[in-house]
Amino acid sequence: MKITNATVIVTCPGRNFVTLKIETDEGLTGIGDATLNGRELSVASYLTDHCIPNLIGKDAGRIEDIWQFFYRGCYWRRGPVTMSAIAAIDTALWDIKAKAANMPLYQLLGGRSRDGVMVYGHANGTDIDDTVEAVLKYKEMGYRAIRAQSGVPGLKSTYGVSKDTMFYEPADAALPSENEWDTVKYLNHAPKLFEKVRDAVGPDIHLLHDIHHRLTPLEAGQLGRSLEPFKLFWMEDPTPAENQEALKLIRQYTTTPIAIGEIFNTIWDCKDLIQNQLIDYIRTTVVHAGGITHLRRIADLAALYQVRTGSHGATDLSPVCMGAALHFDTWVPNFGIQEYMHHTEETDAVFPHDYTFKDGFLYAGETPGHGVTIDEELAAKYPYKPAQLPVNRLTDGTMWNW
Ligand SMILES: O=C(O)[C@@H](O)[C@@H](O)[C@H](O)[C@H](O)CO
Ligand SMILES: [Mg+2]
Repeated sequence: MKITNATVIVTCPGRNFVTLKIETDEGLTGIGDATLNGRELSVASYLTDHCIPNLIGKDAGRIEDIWQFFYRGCYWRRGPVTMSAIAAIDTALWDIKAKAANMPLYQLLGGRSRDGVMVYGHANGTDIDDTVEAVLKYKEMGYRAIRAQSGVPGLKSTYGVSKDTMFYEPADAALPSENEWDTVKYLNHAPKLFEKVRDAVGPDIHLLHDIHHRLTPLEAGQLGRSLEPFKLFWMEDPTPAENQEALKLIRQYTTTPIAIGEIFNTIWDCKDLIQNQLIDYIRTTVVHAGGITHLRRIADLAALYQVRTGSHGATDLSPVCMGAALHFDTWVPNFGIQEYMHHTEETDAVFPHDYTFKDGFLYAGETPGHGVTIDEELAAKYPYKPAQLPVNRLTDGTMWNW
């Protein structure tokens, strides 16, 4: 089965998405998500100008060989743009192969390891009471796992708090909006938030929290220890993970589980954290970590060290990524949890899909492939709209981690 054509579709149904569509001489097509929030056009160009000319004429069934061609062949290996482009190609080819085999993708990966995929939602609020109310709303919706993020008293903005409690889109302006940060205020506030949230939801709901790269290792150790009474499912991105040694310091101070990896894009980024058991969940995703082919390798390495998957699933990862991720999550033996932020109705209309949500679990469909398509006519009605992620400064103006 030869690849006869490949096109990049950029659409903006409320936010920008980049989708690669691959066509074959047997009439089968496949799609893959290539969205990199705030840098969408870089991946679109990488695919159009550097990958697609190399795809035409290749055997669509040679998924591994094509992955190796684009990984080794680009010379400048790794990085979010390269690996998101490779991910889109890989996902589209797995979609085609599953369609050719006339089976849902999870069957091709090795069959079900579970019926449903436990997901967590994003509850957020401007203050503690607001956030508790949002968490209870998610509990009523049937979620078993809920992430809680709230405004910090004294700070006019912070990560994870949106105007709309159901949807969260951080890329809110053509040029970066500025958030502000004060670690002392945050460290005083976070334990009070989780004391109230845990008290409100009871002991059986999994609670998660995203620190979003903002603490030093020692501060992260302090925070983890202060949250231990509230038994979090995980604290996420406690400190920038370029310095992976730093996690050893955090581990000395706290048993609060740690999740890292949504900004990682190859197994090389994850290796030391996994092998030294410095994390409990690896957050790598289909769209940013080289697709299904590479994510399987990361999950298999993690399984050796009892590290479980906890893939990123924010709204800036398209339903195409979510669909492929669900088939992966349905198969992967060391599954932990899947992030799931509802897309808007506008987005869902552009990306019809067969996955369903019920009582805190997502269920991959039985359609051959990953079960997601793109309505190209509708997609064309939403032209690209420049948008970038915010930046973050300490209250004295120092540039900080967003
Ligand atoms: O865990 C998460 O969902 C966050 O870290 C994301 O919302 C992240 O900020 C965005 O995906 C960035 O585009
Ligand atoms: Mg995160």
